[in-house]
Amino acid sequence: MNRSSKSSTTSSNLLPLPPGPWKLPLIGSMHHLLFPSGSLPHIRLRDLSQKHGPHLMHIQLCERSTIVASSPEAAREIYKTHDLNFAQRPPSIAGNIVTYGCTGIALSPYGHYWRHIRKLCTMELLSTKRVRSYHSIRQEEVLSLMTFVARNQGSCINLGEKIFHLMYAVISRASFGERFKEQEKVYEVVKAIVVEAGLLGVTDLFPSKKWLQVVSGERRKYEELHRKVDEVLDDIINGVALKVEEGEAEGLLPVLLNLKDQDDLELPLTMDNVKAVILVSIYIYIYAYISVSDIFVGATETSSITIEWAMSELLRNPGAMRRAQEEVREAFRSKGYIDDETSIEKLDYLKAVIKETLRLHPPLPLTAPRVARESCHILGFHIPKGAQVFVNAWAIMRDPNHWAQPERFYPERFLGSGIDFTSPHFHYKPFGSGKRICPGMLFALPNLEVPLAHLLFHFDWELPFGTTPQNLDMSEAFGSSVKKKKDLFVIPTTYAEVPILTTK
Ligand code: HEM
Repeated sequence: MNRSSKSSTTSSNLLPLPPGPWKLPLIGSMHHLLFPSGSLPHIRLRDLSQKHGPHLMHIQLCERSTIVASSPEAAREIYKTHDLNFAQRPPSIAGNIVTYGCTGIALSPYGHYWRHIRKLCTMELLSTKRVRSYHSIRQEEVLSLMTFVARNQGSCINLGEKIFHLMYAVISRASFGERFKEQEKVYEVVKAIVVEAGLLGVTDLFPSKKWLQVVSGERRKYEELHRKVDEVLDDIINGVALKVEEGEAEGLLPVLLNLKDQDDLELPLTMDNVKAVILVSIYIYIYAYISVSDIFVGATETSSITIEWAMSELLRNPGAMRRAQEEVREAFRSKGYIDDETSIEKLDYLKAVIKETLRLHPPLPLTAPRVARESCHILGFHIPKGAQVFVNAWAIMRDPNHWAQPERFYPERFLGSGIDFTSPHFHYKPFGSGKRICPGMLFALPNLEVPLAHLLFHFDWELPFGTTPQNLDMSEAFGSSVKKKKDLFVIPTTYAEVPILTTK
């Protein structure tokens, strides 16, 4: 047994590795993550870091040398000082097989191709201009949800599930130009990705043992999953291709299909590239799907989960609920309804509620892993080439050295603070930072703000019988994302009539 809780110096470098927990042969420090069982990885890593390396910790996960950054100082080094060196994602067998050789944005290696598709998606789906252009889609879908809620006032409804359907519609229409009819097929494949590819495979923990891919059955499992994903994407593409020919399609996919046929592109796109890129949209379903299922490749959570957490926190904190409702009701009282996203953007308290929700419940608590492309030195430690790096955003955003009463839901802390998602405050980075910062941020924010504003404007909310603000279950489900373990059930009462939907 190698009891190396102190920093160890590598032979090739004078600086030591960051300190970390003791190791066993073969599995390294993996057992520290597995026990006590049921402990969530971001919480376990925070506890281990507090003991071994409050800024940087080295933890050997089987063959994978892993660095965990748990302070704003360490996050700054990774996201800013050494951004280029950490602009890479670690390889994963599931990602490689399921996502067409890692040719989507999230898993694609840093380089020319990644820059190209990221720029393309940013321009065609995720830019401010594009996001604004989805206003009418969002308005229609949000009103449709409000109509459902109004019809069910006085009854207990599963809010998270309803918001998931809303997100599905908005994202599907923005990406494919229409709501993909066979929702069930998408759900099925998303569920398969989430469940089958969600866990870190044994093969990923022992990358040098290629034979494990076959012996463990993981290769076959992922190939089967890839086949299913490919079928669904073919169905979606065939449906949209017809509209593209007729010149009446809008959205990211039609743009990509048009680009695919152009020979003069700097970087020609193949059909597999198009599919890998469009999988981004499927990932968004995954973000949304998490409420009812499990995780995908250490990713994430969704707009719908964030709204569910926000509503849960507001219900537990009646003062904050009142203030948020008063603000939105005051802003739209004269009209009697909300039709203007620009005015929503001016609701400071609502924005603070969302920031505070993402502080306490970041969808990706460990953010998405990075890899050191070259060895480097950080805060007096040696970071070896190839080490995977996690920034424990969850731990940093609850660090009492940087936040007063960190466990308290207190949106007021953001008012006038100047702390924003992209401001240079490395103790608040729910969307990551640097070259690989979440490109979906501009898209995600109105998808959070607009439904939340409507829910607060039109309805008063109560918890079902037997549930009180004090005993509302806020526990998190197991996985590398922070999702609510139990769905939020609520009883709405209409405060302001929902306008009748005129278009559909
Ligand atoms: C509340 C909503 C969301 C949160 C909190 C969130 C958070 C994150 C975080 C922390 C990362 C890793 C960033 C890093 O490594 O520094 C990430 C990456 C990413 N996110 Fe999001 N995300 C959200 C919604 C979305 C949406 C709606 C999209 C839709 C396109 C999206 C697409 C992506 C992609 C493609 C990446 C990988 C980027 C790359 O590797 O270049 N995200 N997200």
